[in-house]
Amino acid sequence: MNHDQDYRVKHPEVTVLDPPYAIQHVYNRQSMLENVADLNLPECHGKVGVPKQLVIEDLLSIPNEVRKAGLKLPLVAKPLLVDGSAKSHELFIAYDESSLSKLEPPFVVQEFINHGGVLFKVYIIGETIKVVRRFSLPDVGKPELSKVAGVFRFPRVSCAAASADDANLDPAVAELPPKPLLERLAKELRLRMGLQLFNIDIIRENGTRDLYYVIDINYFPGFGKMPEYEHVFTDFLLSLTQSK
Ligand SMILES: Nc1ncnc2c1ncn2[C@@H]1O[C@H](COP(=O)(O)OP(=O)(O)OP(=O)(O)O)[C@@H](O)[C@H]1O
Ligand SMILES: [Mg+2]
Repeated sequence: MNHDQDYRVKHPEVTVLDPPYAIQHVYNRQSMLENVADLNLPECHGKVGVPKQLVIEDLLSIPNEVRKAGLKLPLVAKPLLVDGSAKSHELFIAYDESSLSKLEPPFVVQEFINHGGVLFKVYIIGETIKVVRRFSLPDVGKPELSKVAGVFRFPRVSCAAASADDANLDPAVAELPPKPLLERLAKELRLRMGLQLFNIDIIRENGTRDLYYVIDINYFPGFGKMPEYEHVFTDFLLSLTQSK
């Protein structure tokens, strides 16, 4: 019996919403995306995947491992572990493989996916989902790629990112992912991860209509930015007391 089960047996009067071992799973950027990678959803209004990625545990394996894994430039590097600190949310963009050796392992390297500078944040509270648009990193063009070298640091991108809901955007970039696709994805992830309160950052590859990538999953995010969260959250809590 693990800790969680042990606790539940000893305290049957307590509702454990999301078990700690399941939450732990999203504090690691490798295991966080594994559930998405394993999903294999039937194509329903689009395809959902994760960027090709690799964990770097020691600098010796760079740049060979990166080349061997066939990752296309530019690359995004993020600290492997997310612990809420500002440092664990630093992000780096590398324009060549060897610059990655300037970073501090362990980190994950993934392909940078051009997505028109707009990201979709999907908030999940039990069975309810809401999606909002946020500004994100701009696309990296081919000419830039051939001219620029090195690695660039971006401290906590998401804090600087404004809401893109009222912005004047290219409709092809702004269009929200189809509801059925998000509902399907959210439901599968909820069941697989065993969590009820989280959000997903999802991007659509620019120039495609229906190629989606999940790049980040956060446990208990700032729900203040979720539209109508007050109602959704109270309804969710009430439904728990009823089901008990
Ligand atoms: N593979 C990628 N391709 C393109 N852009 C990316 C990619 N990964 C991350 N980004 C950009 O970097 C931002 C931060 O990445 P990510 O959400 O993974 O980091 P984080 O530190 O966990 O952020 P958060 O503050 O949301 O927890 C994203 O919102 C997006 O703008
Ligand atoms: Mg994020």
